[in-house]
Formats: sequence, C-alpha cells, structure tokens
Amino acid sequence: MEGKITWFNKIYIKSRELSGLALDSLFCFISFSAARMSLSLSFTHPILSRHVYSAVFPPPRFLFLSPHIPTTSRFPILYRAPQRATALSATAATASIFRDTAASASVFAGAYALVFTFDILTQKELIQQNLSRKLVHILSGLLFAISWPIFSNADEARYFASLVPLINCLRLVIHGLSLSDDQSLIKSVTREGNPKELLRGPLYYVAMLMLCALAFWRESPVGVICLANMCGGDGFADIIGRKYGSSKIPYNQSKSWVGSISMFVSGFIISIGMLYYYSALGYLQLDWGYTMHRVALISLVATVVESLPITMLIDDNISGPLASMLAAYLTFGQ
Ligand SMILES: Nc1ccn([C@@H]2O[C@H](COP(=O)(O)OP(=O)(O)OP(=O)(O)O)[C@@H](O)[C@H]2O)c(=O)n1
Ligand SMILES: C/C(=C\CO)CCC[C@H](C)CCC[C@H](C)CCCC(C)C
Repeated sequence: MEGKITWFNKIYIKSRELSGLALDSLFCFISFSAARMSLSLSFTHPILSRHVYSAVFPPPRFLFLSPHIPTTSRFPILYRAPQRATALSATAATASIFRDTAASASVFAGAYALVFTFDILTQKELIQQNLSRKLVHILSGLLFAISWPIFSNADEARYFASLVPLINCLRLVIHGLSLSDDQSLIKSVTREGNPKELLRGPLYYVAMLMLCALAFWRESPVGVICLANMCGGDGFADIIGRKYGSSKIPYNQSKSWVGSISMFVSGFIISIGMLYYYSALGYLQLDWGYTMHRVALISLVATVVESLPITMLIDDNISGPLASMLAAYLTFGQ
C-alpha cells in the first residue's frame, strides 16, 4: 500500500506542477472526499512566539475549516514503526494536496462569481459603476483573507491560496492590454470602462493580496490587518467620502475629513474582526488590550498615508498597504 501511495504521490505532484486549470478541476472533483477524509489529519505550524497570552478561544468545530491544533505529528517518530509513519505522512500529504487544490478552485470560482454578480447588478443599473467597483474592492480581499482557513495545515497551503491572486493578476494584465475582451471584468472593476485601468489600481490591489498570503498567511496578524485597511478602510473611505465628504483635507483637496475618519474607523473595526476570526480558529493568541492599541495605531498610519496627495507618484493600493504592513510588522513583530 505504501509503495502505491508513493508513486501516486510522485505522479500527482509532477502532474500538479505541469497541470493547468483543467487538470486541477479533474482533481477537484475527486478531492472533496479525500479532503474530508484528511480532516482528522493535520500538520502544525510553530505557534506564534510573540504576544502569546491566554488562549481565550477554543478552535470551533467547523468541519471545512482547518483549525490550528498544535500536534507533534511533524516531528520524526523514533520508535520502530517507520513504515506506518511513512504511509501516514504520504496519505496526509496527498490528502492535503487534494484539499488545497479544491480550495484554490473554490476560491477562484468565488472570485469569478463576485465580479460576475456585480457586473450583472451594474448592467441592470441596480448599482452605479463606482459603487460596484468599491464593493468589489472591499469584498474581494476580505473574502480572500476569510477563505484562508479552508486550506489545509500543510506548509504549502499558502502557495495554493496565492495561485488565485496570481491567476487574477494574469487576467488583469491580459484584459488590461486588450489581448482579450472581458466586459464583465472591465465594467465591474474600472471607473470609466477603460481596459487600461486594470493595469493600475486593480493590478496593484491583487498583487498585495498575493504578497500578504505569501509573506504573512494565517500565522501572523500583519497580513490580515494590512488587507483589512486596504480593502475595508480604503473602500469605505471612498464610498462615504464621495457621498458626504464636503469638508476637504487642507493638504489634499481630493480627500475629505469624513472619508479619512471613515477609513480609520472601518479599517480598525474590520482589522479587529479579522483578528478575532483567526483567534477563534486558534491561529493567533493575542492580548486584546495590547492588540486594540496597536491596531488603532496601524489604522491611523494607513489613514494618514492614504490621505496624502501622492497618488500621482504611487498608487494608494501600494502606499497604503505597504504603510500598514510596515506599521503592523513593527508593532507585532511578526
Ligand atoms: N480619505 C478619502 C478617500 C476618498 N474620498 C472620496 O472618494 C473618492 C475616491 O477616492 P480614491 O481613493 O482616490 O479612489 P480611487 O483611487 O479611485 O480608488 P482605488 O483606490 O480603488 O483606485 C475621492 O475622490 C473622494 O471623493 C474622500 O473623500 N476621502
Ligand atoms: C476594483 C479592485 C481594485 C481597485 O481598487 C478589486 C479588483 C478585484 C479583482 C478583479 C479580483 C480579485 C479576486 C481575489 C484575488 C480573490 C477573491 C476571492 C473571494 C472568495 C471572492
């Protein structure tokens, strides 16, 4: 049995390297049963070393989420059952690959569905194009970060998750260069319907999603705080500032006090919500008094940077997230 699993594992991993979306969808179809079988098998990550205080949230019992349960399964088993241990790790590795492939395909399908939904709402004139764009801006990144726990606890899970923004980056470049036409994407994601717009704000935004998944993933508060401010904070700043922002900021007449205050408040609230979500799943164990102050400081930094008149120099989908990332890294040290 163990021999069979090894050649299958090697063939699958090789085909996974070479596989296109079509092959992934084939493995997706058979992967849910394998993924469900693997739910009881999990690998552990080193627990967050800094600011680890009382574990106040037991991981919930959601079958499809991968709770962060510390186990010793990744350490070599020294007693005399190497055959059993090898077979178990090969099975677990194969199941994790199936699970992560299915999760990537599901999140990718979710991205398409989100853009398609807002395109329909815009076409039916149920919402304005600007509002559609901002809601896609708010929801895409937050739903992407919320989806991370459906991936396995394997070390490679973040790479599977990052495939989704990577493919969307390629999609934005292809349609931004008008190599292909996707009116659904263009109408729900651009201000004026110019495909070239895809190569600026949206492309930088999706690149930031990929960076946060690869660099920080689930075990650090930095990535989720950065996305909360870029997606939630910046998004609500636009929606509320555009509607109610009559009193402009002295040093930047295109931004308003109401918009910036909205960015700070929504960025803070959504950051705390994301941190609570990841704490409830056992990925983060935080001292909430310490955390609240640090998150408020990070959201303030993001808000000030977003208000600066530097958009001609650097897009705020780059300056804002990088400022949040730096502030979060310096305050949380992870
Ligand atoms: N602090 C802010 C931010 C935005 N706005 C309002 O929202 C509009 C759009 O804001 P901006 O961030 O410039 O939007 P975009 O750059 O188009 O959005 P994106 O980041 O998605 O590219 C501004 O003109 C302004 O009316 C505001 O009043 N105060
Ligand atoms: C309008 C946008 C930015 C400009 O400020 C947002 C562009 C969004 C992309 C077109 C789609 C990105 C999808 C994410 C990578 C994955 C989302 C998955 C989730 C489950 C919906």
